[in-house]
Amino acid sequence: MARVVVYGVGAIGGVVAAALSTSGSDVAGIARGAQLQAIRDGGLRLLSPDTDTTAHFACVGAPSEIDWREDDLILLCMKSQDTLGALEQLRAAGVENQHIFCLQNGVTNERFALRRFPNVHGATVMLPGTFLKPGEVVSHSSPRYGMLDIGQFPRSHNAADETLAKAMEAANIAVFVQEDVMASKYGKLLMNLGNITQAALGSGVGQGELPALLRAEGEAVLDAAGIAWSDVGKDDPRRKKFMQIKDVDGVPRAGGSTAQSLLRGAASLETEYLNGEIVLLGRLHGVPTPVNAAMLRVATRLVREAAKPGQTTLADLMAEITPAS
Ligand SMILES: NC(=O)C1=CN([C@@H]2O[C@H](COP(=O)(O)OP(=O)(O)OC[C@H]3O[C@@H](n4cnc5c(N)ncnc54)[C@H](OP(=O)(O)O)[C@@H]3O)[C@@H](O)[C@H]2O)C=CC1
Ligand SMILES: CC(C)(CO)C(=O)C(=O)O
Repeated sequence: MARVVVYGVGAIGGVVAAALSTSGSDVAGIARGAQLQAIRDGGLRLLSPDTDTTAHFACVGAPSEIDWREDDLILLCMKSQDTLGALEQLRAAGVENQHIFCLQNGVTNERFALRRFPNVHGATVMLPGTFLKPGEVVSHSSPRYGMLDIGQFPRSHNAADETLAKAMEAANIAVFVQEDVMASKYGKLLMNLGNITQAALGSGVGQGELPALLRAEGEAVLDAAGIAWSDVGKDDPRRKKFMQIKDVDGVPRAGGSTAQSLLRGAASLETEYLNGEIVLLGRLHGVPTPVNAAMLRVATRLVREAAKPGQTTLADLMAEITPAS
């Protein structure tokens, strides 16, 4: 069985690494900071509505510390703004033909990777992961930890997808190998346009007409660009079977991945690759995107002011929207 190298052991990478490791896969993690230290000291605790387990797997601080094998499967699990740096480190460490899977939101990571490596796969991540405390990750999903659509980039699928799917299935993560994984990832992108508004306003706070405005711009640019997308949202029947959101004792869901970045005081947000993708496509195809452009400015401000979720009001967000995009 191929080794799985999880690059970026945060919410998603952490749940995946711990689940794979406890189900018997050979796993190596690449982490940094307090998370690396905590995993080395005591393993990684994985909590879910149904489980509480601690996984012990090899974890290093950089790709150069790994003795690479030809059949390693590499999972990119960092935020999109960290992908380029990570790819450079992989290249410097001698990675060449290994299969690289982008378990990331947004649609840019695959292109970044394919510029440098020949075997790239997309993965749509439907997994409510939380990472707020070094040494501990949480999935609020039951009965599976989450679901993935995977496939080769730009399309098709091959034996590497099947190998990863088998390992993930054994690790209680549902996997669907797709012919056109990017259609699923564009559908997920439309959902992620609300990451920044939730991060600003706080989880569970009313967002008025903002979600509909953001999504309408998103759908309009995808339409103008001729990009196909499939709906992986709340009505996706797979969610009911595999991914019901439930409570985890003592760990409230802290909001989505962008909100968690703010809570952890991160120096950057992924917004440029989410709402920013829509703004870019709008500019390329002549579709105004003033609402998504406004949320990009909001993201910059939240980082500059080290704001926490809930410190911004809906009126603040609406005031940011100007007719020009
Ligand atoms: N969390 C969720 O529920 C979901 C997230 N996603 C997507 O999954 C992807 C990962 O998100 P998420 O897991 O939340 O992100 P996190 O920020 O929780 O985890 C990413 C981890 O990667 C680390 N990292 C980044 N660059 C490097 C590097 N060069 N070397 C070592 N470690 C590195 C980060 O360290 P540091 O903290 O120091 O930056 C962090 O620990 C994103 O694209 C996100 O949008 C998709 C669906 C749901
Ligand atoms: C859809 C959502 C918000 C689910 O967690 C997500 O993809 C994220 O957190 O980035």
